[in-house]
Amino acid sequence: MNVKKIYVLATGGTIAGSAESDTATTGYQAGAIGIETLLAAVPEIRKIAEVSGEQIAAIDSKDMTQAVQLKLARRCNELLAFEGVDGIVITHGTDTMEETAYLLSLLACTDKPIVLTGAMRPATAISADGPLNLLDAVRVAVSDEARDQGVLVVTNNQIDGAHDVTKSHTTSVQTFQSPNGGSLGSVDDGVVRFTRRSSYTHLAASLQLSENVQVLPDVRILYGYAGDDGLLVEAAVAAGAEGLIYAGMGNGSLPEKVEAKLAAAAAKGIVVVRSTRGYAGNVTTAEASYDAAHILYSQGLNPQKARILLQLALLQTKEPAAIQAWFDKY
Ligand SMILES: NC(=O)C[C@H](N)C(=O)O
Repeated sequence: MNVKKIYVLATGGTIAGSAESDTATTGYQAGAIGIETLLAAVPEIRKIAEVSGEQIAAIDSKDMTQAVQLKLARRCNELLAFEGVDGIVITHGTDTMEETAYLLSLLACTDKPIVLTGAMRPATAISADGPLNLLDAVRVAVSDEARDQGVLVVTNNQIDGAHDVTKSHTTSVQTFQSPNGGSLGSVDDGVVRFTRRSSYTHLAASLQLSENVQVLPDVRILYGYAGDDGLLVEAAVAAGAEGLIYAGMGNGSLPEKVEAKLAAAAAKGIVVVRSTRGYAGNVTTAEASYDAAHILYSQGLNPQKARILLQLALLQTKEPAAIQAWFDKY
């Protein structure tokens, strides 16, 4: 059997975190440990794959930027175009892992596995979760079943798809969940099992980002609350936002005053999408007045992912119906 070749791209995060004491699970420096050290801590990886490591960034993922995410997307496509590269594992902080995973899932031009992993406890902790997560991520990346599943997130023996996965807990190692449909599978004592296939598609090759796109359109997220009067809608419009995601109540419901301000923004050509501050479920068409104002709905995307999809859509079109079709599809 040929040993598969996996590239590990490191970006930092708690998986590469270093704390003063081995009992500390907060107050550590994320991204302090390099990829070669992380790989050396898990010699079993070299038994299942031929692995090369590359450091893309060394940051706490709360500071992840779209510049780094676009660099990652381009590097993944570059590497996976080689026949000799069978898959990619990306080490990443958990805070924004879902955003990077989703952006990559839209931009990756491959059916080879791209697997993100991270950790909730720093590498120096007594019970660090990073080493097993990294090993499991490589196990998934070499698995034939992982092909054509989009971008995956592997942590705590669980496999999740980029479209649905979200960080649900502030500190627990069991933080990643897929509230709409559940996880895709598990890694049980080293055995990779997919119980469901991801049904989501990445963008067609024709929609790939051209090399000269370095900055994505300005899309802001506004978070709804009882009594919201829409002040921040006006602030975002005045600041030049090209798109707005409103994290509404329940099925993306908009408080009256907010609706009026969002409708005014949409009338000016700013693309407005309702998402939800709720944890699970699709945001669907709801009130006729939303449709009349061309306020769109995010389907199963949470606000942070809806923002990414709208940014990519805005590179192609500003037409609300065309953009709604993106949300219906991706
Ligand atoms: N557990 C973690 O990885 C959290 C860290 N702040 C990060 O996202 O980089």
